[in-house]
Amino acid sequence: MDRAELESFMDNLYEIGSVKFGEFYLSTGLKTPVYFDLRLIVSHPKVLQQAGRLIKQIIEHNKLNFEIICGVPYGAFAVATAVSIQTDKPMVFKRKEVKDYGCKKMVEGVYKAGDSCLLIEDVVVYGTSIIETSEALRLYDLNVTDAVTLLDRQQGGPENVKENNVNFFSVIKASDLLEHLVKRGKINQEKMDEIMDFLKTHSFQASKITTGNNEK
Ligand SMILES: O=c1ccn([C@@H]2O[C@H](COP(=O)(O)O)[C@@H](O)[C@H]2O)c(=O)[nH]1
Repeated sequence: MDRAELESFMDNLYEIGSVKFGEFYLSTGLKTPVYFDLRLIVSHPKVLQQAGRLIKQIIEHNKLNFEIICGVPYGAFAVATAVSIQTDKPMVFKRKEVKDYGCKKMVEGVYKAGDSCLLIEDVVVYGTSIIETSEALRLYDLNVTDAVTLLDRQQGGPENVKENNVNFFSVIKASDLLEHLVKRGKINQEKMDEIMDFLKTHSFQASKITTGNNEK
């Protein structure tokens, strides 16, 4: 990966306020001293383009083969769109629930049974959202083999995702970003150690994450 682009991306994440220290709660109820709010990228087109370029580099470096792209709903839709534009590959999007009016579709966009689909995520904790989305897309006959996330919090996500038959790739890990912030003098080493210790202590690896996502 282009090191200069990667470092500039990490600088930008800090500058736009995507790295938050304090007390936050995850969807699981876990209280965390750090929150990576990569949704803010949507308000910064240059950073969004950069995210698209970095994911394209992961795709090319790992020779990932896919026909369509799908963002994990809903936070990763903008990043998935940036990747679609960068790679000139079509995109679909998956709803969280089907509407009872209009076309009543769960997966919007054009695809055919057997198409291989690359999943895009913004931040991964345990990988549950990637697993849920891949299971749902498989019910619609899409072949989900790979997922790329911008940031891996190193709490067991990669292992959980791989257990569910999806190869996992990340642009950066939490440790890359925190290390970069120490280098830039934005946080001190103790802060980084304290957060990495928290993430390690609160990691979770399941042989199989159960989502209950087995019906169309
Ligand atoms: O720092 C964080 C932590 C979580 N998120 C959001 O949570 C899910 C990922 O959690 P999984 O356990 O991997 O499903 C994803 O939607 C993230 O957007 C976050 O943004 N920042």
